[in-house]
Amino acid sequence: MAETAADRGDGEPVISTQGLTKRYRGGQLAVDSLDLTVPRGSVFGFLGPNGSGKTTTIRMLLGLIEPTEGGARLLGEPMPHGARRVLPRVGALIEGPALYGFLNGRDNLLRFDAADPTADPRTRAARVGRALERVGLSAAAGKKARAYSLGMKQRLGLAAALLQPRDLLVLDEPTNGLDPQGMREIRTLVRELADDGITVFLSSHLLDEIEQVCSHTAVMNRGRLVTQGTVAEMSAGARGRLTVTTPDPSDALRVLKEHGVTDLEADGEQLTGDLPATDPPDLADLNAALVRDGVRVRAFGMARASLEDVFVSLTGEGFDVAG
Ligand SMILES: Nc1ncnc2c1ncn2[C@@H]1O[C@H](COP(=O)(O)OP(=O)(O)OP(=O)(O)O)[C@@H](O)[C@H]1O
Repeated sequence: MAETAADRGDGEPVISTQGLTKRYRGGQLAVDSLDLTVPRGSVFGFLGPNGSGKTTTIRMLLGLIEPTEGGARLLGEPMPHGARRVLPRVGALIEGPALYGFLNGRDNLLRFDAADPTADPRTRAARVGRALERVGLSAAAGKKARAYSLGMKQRLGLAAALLQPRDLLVLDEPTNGLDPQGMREIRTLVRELADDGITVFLSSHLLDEIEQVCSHTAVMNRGRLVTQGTVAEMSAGARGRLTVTTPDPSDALRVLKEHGVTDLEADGEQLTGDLPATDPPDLADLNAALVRDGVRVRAFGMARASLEDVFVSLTGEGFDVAG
């Protein structure tokens, strides 16, 4: 894979926050002393269960609400004071696009473009055409927006965010409510935009989405940052679990326990457990011990650690998306 600016850690971060805090009027501490660093060129996944403070953070980043304490810089400018200078370089999609259902896709974009005082009307049609092309909606541009699938509506919203050249895209839960096909389309699009050199900051409560799409991630829980870094480092940092599939789970449990495997869990024919951190048994010996004791083994190996494992090991809590 080609080395990106994010890998090299070039230049000033695209987003940085210092002690960013938001306490709502009712007293709810939604974001608590957040220090976030989003490197240029990254696809940065802002991950957390519902209610963990992601939307509140995004609102502060974009200058839509004021922090109670601390600060944020966007593309090197302090927010909200630098909003007028910096926001033209930022495309954002928050809580779904505001579309007119009775207008077709192209006319919706023409309206968005006309609402931008810096957009030259003479080049409007070309700009809209390029944006439709970018999100794969050229063929559906003449269809009324109300006839679009949710995924198409979301892509039209992205096209609106991409009418002007952007350095940063901020997407709040961009695949929320989409069917698997719609999710795939948005994820592919996000990767393509990153390949074009746009830094993408997206929030999600879906662990596998972050693992599939993002180079970097920050994990939130109850308003606090749990961890941040590259997705690869994070998964490598957490140890995987031993996984054994067998029609003899109770015998297997006994043998694994005798060999120091801890936190054993049985789900039908599948057992999982942690190898001891110090002096772990050789996997080949462990497998041989199972077979020696008459355990029939269908599958045996280490499952790669997921971001969920990282979250659970750092917080001691399950990743409960229902919040
Ligand atoms: N305007 C508000 N006034 C008071 N409390 C709020 C307000 N907005 C959010 N909260 C509370 O702040 C906390 C964080 O909410 P936030 O919406 O930022 O989380 P989130 O991670 O984006 O979750 P979700 O994905 O469900 O939107 C929640 O407990 C929420 O109830």
